[in-house]
Amino acid sequence: MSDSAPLPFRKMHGLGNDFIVLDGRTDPRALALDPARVRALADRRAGIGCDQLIVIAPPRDPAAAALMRIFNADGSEVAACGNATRCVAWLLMEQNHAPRVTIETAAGLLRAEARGGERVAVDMGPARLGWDEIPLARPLDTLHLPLAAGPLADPVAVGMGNPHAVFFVADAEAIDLAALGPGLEYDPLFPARCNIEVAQILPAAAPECGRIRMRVWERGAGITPACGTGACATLVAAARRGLTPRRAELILDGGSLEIAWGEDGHVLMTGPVATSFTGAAAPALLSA
Ligand SMILES: N[C@H](CCC[C@H](N)C(=O)O)C(=O)O
Repeated sequence: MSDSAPLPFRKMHGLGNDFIVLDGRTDPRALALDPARVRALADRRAGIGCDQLIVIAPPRDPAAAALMRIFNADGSEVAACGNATRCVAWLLMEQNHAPRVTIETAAGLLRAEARGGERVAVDMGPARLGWDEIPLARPLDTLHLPLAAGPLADPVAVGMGNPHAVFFVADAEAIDLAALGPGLEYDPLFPARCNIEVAQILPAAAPECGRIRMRVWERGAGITPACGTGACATLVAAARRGLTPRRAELILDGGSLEIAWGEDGHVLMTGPVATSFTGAAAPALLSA
């Protein structure tokens, strides 16, 4: 692919959490994006616009169909993105005419299965509960962090390959995430910054399945309509606190995800995927 050719992309989303998906297996330019170029492509005015930019690359692990690299809109590369994992899994299963696929990420191998009707289930791997796995800046009880901001206090820290702090509140809609998110994301307690969730326990749908309303301030992206790893972290936090069973419907701004925390410690996430459009980025965007 010549450097002067437009860069093909697919725009996808999971419950409105949107992604530019590039395929580095067909266009090596996608394998060489630096933070400035990611920011230029992610820019919703001068670029294409997205919460995260996803690059599909040849796998390093022979057990995987592809390697998925994840970049936040601020250009930071991170190890996990639940909504994008469903989208990339759907794409690979379509391309391979297969009902399941394994995707390699910096957080490990993730196994996905088609659930019909453009829904995908992903084993997001084990919830990380140790302070150093989140990571936190010092040894702490991850079930009760000594952290507060405005009406928020006493979060639970959970790692899903990326860091999450989950605050339980009486009314999730009443929390001013735009005001509180940045300070919490950059709190010194989080050496790698943190994704911030506010969660409200709702009346359960059934004794074995809870319902949680969750909103999110994402590390490197701000408020997004949904966060798959955040939904996983929130369910684990609620179950650890005894607020819900180990399975729940997570109700996000953009819609619902089904999350279950298995006895093996792995978290299973099931939800929709969608393609908005395909296009080609002007070469100028690659030389931002
Ligand atoms: N902002 C996250 C990455 C994207 C996570 C989210 N979009 C998801 O669906 O899990 C982080 O910096 O760890």
